[in-house]
Amino acid sequence: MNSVEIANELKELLKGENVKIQLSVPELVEKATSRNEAVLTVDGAVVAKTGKYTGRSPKDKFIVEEESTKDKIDWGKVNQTISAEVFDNLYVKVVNFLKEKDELYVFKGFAGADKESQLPIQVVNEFAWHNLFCHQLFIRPNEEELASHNAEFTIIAAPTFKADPAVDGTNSEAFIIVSFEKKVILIGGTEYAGEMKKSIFGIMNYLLPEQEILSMHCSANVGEAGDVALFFGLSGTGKTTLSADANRKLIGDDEHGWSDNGVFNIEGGCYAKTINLSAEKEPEIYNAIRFGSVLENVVVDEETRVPDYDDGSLTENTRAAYPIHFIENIVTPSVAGHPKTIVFLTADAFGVLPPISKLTKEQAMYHFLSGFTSKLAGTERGVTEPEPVFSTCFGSPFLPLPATRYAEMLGEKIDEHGAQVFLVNTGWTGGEYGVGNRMKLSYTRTMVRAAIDGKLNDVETIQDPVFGLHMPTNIEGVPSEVLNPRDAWSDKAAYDQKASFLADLFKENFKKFGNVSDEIAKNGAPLV
Ligand SMILES: Nc1ncnc2c1ncn2[C@@H]1O[C@H](COP(=O)(O)OP(=O)(O)OP(=O)(O)O)[C@@H](O)[C@H]1O
Ligand SMILES: O=C([O-])CC(=O)C(=O)O
Ligand SMILES: [Mn+2]
Repeated sequence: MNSVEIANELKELLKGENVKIQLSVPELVEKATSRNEAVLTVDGAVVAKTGKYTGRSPKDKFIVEEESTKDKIDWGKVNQTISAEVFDNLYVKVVNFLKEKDELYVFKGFAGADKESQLPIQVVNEFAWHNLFCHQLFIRPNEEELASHNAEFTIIAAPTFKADPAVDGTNSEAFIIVSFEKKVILIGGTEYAGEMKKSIFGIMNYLLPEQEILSMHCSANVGEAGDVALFFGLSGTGKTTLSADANRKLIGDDEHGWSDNGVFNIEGGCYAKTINLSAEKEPEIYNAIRFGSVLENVVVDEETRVPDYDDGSLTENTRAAYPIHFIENIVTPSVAGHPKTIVFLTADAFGVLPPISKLTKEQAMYHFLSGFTSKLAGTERGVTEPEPVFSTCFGSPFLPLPATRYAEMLGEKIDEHGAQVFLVNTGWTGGEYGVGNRMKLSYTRTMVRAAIDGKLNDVETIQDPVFGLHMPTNIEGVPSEVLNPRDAWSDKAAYDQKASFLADLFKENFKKFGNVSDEIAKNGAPLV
């Protein structure tokens, strides 16, 4: 099928009497609950269970091999290829499947808060609660924008359609397939809502660099003085948590672009982890969970409908989705100037990286390309305890282009705007996972605030002998034995051994970037 035929099929589908376009939040809440897709919590949020798939499913993600994009995409385990034939067959099946549903829900909106590069998108949902999720997570149009809306990309999400890998050519019953030429993202077999938001991020990671705009897996906020901070990090490292700060305006919690105008949010909402959420530690997020918010796999008391955020029995990856204006302190629209401070977040389950260190230019590039963290349980299928991972640019699952493309752009922008980069370990301290503890959130917040406020610009640092990282010796409000990870371990020999083990992992991993500049490879790498 060619693009016109694909578009015509979609037009036919959207003409159906079963199609409900741009329902309001209350309408979608009513639909979701009356159709038994979800229940209400005592706070008025809806909570849905997603069954078998409670996290993203990277092995089921594909990009259609097409003439216009095939030489640009970094094919491999992340960007798995699939043929146009497989896509077309599944597309027809899914469209026919959806035609038979008594109701379908369509959301029209945008990706990208900067009008110059904004992408009009639409989502066709089988589930009302999925449509509510998209309504809250993507950028909502005003009346005028809606009237002239012309979607350039369409997500079709049919969670109860199960593929048969033997017949359909997928990896499993679930599939997330992008066709850049047909401008369709086809999702089936999984109910996890995060796939929808992250597949739009995936295409923006292709489309923005084509316009010389850097796309980033990071959160962002801005102070009263206009000082912008970015927080890069893989899933669960603290982007959402640390960017929600009563003293600073939130720009966004997960996906941003950086153009010559400054930074902008790609989304219109946030997607917070809720495991062990408390009003004391994370008040902004806790208070954002109310009527209009969507909870996934959070256990609620059957009668009282009080959520139990400590209950991880359905998954550790429990989530809350809410529109950005549910956070009190935000910038509207979600755009700001050029970053002054950039934080790389890592949740090191070995407990050997310093809780905060200042990076040289080469170290910044080295750590950006390395993208080290420990994957925490839940966000991806099959991960049940922390697992070291190198995810280039802190977001490799979402990057269709070679990592060096994004890294070069970041390097240029850091130079041009003179941003200072810090590496922050939000993971373990005093021993590895199982022995030590997760870094106290209040300490991390204090360290990050000190960095953003410029208090670490001229502070005394010592260089750690293994990774070569420059660690401040003193930060007000943080015990100094916490600042040097070796001091926090009672067994120094065990620390030394783990640190050199991790340094070796870094060096081994970096070999894959054979062609990056000697300077980065030499001056950014661990010392031993
Ligand atoms: N020291 C710490 N710093 C940051 N977060 C911490 C810390 N200790 C515990 N946490 C917890 O770690 C989790 C961080 O999750 P968060 O939602 O911020 O991840 P994220 O980086 O936004 O991930 P994703 O890209 O998957 O949305 C939260 O549940 C937070 O409470
Ligand atoms: O995509 C998800 O499911 C959640 C998320 O933000 C990430 O994993 O980076
Ligand atoms: Mn994310």
